[in-house]
Amino acid sequence: MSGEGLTVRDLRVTFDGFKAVDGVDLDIRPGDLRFLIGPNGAGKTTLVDAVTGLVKAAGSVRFGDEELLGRPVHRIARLGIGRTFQTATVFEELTVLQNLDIAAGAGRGPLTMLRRRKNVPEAVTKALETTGLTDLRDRPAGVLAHGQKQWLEIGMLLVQDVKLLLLDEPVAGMSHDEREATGALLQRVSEDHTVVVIEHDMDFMRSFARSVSVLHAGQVLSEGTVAEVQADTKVQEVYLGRASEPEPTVASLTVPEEA
Ligand SMILES: Nc1ncnc2c1ncn2[C@@H]1O[C@H](COP(=O)(O)OP(=O)(O)OP(=O)(O)O)[C@@H](O)[C@H]1O
Repeated sequence: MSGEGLTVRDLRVTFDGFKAVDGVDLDIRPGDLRFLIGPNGAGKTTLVDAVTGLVKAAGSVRFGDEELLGRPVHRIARLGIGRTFQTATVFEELTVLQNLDIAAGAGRGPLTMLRRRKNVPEAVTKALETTGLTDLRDRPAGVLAHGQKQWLEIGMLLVQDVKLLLLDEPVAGMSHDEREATGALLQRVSEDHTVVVIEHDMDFMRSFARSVSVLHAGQVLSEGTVAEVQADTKVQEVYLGRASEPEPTVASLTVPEEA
């Protein structure tokens, strides 16, 4: 895929003297499906907050030719950078279609958007198809299953024509089937978008990551393919604290309990 990649150089975020992100470099090429993993407190969410303008940071974050650091949140969003949070933020009283419509905006007034629509914009139809929510378009978002709400939120980014999606633990709390469906969705989305996923679920990461960055104590500990980071003794030490023992199997790489 052509388009903009994300280039992070010497990114630093400090909270009262504590270095939450401490000199991170990342090169995420267009069309990547990059997983950011690492133990609790590694700095993953803070890194995404810095990219999206939610926290002050030093260093450089470039999206294509544009420097993001120092820009307000809405200007960064306008460049085509969208994110989700750990808890889905959809309008529960409104239907799936209305949620997508509002996200798409398209200069319509609130009353027009709340009325049942005859002509659904192409971007909304496409987002319904991509997310598998076409049959649920007239249901209130509040009755959707947990996984479906996350997919709706991804759909709401797609209709805004984002180029880079930053997703914070998109499969947290999902069933096995929902996780599989989400992985397939992310693979579809990454065919023409760049996708960065913060994740704790190692099985999910192994199944769907195209590339992985492991963060630890605010720094990049390891980077590469799933196989490369799993074979990295530094990663094994951080996750298991016993790199000197017999090599752990791929399946035994698990993350510490959530705080
Ligand atoms: N607003 C803040 N003020 C002070 N410290 C913060 C703030 N936000 C995050 N931190 C600290 O920065 C460190 C990194 O936090 P962050 O949430 O980025 O980690 P994470 O890798 O996303 O962890 P998790 O996987 O648990 O979500 C933690 O020690 C956290 O307590």
